[in-house]
Amino acid sequence: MSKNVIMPSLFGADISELKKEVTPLRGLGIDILHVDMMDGSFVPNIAFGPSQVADLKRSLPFMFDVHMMVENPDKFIPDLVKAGVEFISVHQEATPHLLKSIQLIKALGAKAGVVLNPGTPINTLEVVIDEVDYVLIMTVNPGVGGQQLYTPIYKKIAALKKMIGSRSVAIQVDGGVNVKNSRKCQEAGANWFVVGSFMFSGDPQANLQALNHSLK
Ligand SMILES: O=C(CO)[C@@H](O)[C@H](O)COP(=O)(O)O
Repeated sequence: MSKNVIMPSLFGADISELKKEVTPLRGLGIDILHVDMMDGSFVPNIAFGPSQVADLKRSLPFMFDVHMMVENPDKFIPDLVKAGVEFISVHQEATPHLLKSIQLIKALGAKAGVVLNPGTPINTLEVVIDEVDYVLIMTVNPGVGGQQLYTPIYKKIAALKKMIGSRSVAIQVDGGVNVKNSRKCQEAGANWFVVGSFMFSGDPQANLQALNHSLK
């Protein structure tokens, strides 16, 4: 899983223009869209419940990566898989039975990720690292788009890379990722890049091109 993958985050797009903003990216190497589920409790915002995800999945020709910023995510996981979602990540901080949730995602046939908030140390992953397909390192506090990436996070990404070693586990970053810091994230060890406000401010196609150039 060493290939660079850029995933536009729908939370950063203009929902009323979604199809128009997002569909052209399909021809430019974007295969996966990042979709945020927010419950207004674990995070301060509310976004994209399972039925909206299902509607979006029907109308947008991409794979979906759903980032579940919700407490007790298990009750929504079967609906997401039924909607055709290919990648699902749950927060270590919001998931009381983390191993069980990972096993549920995988048993239903999706790829499983664990998400860590910026303030959560990576040693909480030691027990489950052999079970996951990817780890999402939040580079901002979750729930709000348009924030600045927290630069001390590079060290944490590098430490995770070391922990992963030769395992086939991707490192995803999300929050404030843009053309100025994507290379630093990559040098630290990230290979999946979620991009919200940078991608959708101005011309998404030009922004994508700039991001691709910034990565090795
Ligand atoms: O998970 C989140 C926010 O918590 C996101 O996926 C945002 O959509 C990222 O947006 P930017 O930080 O890139 O604006």
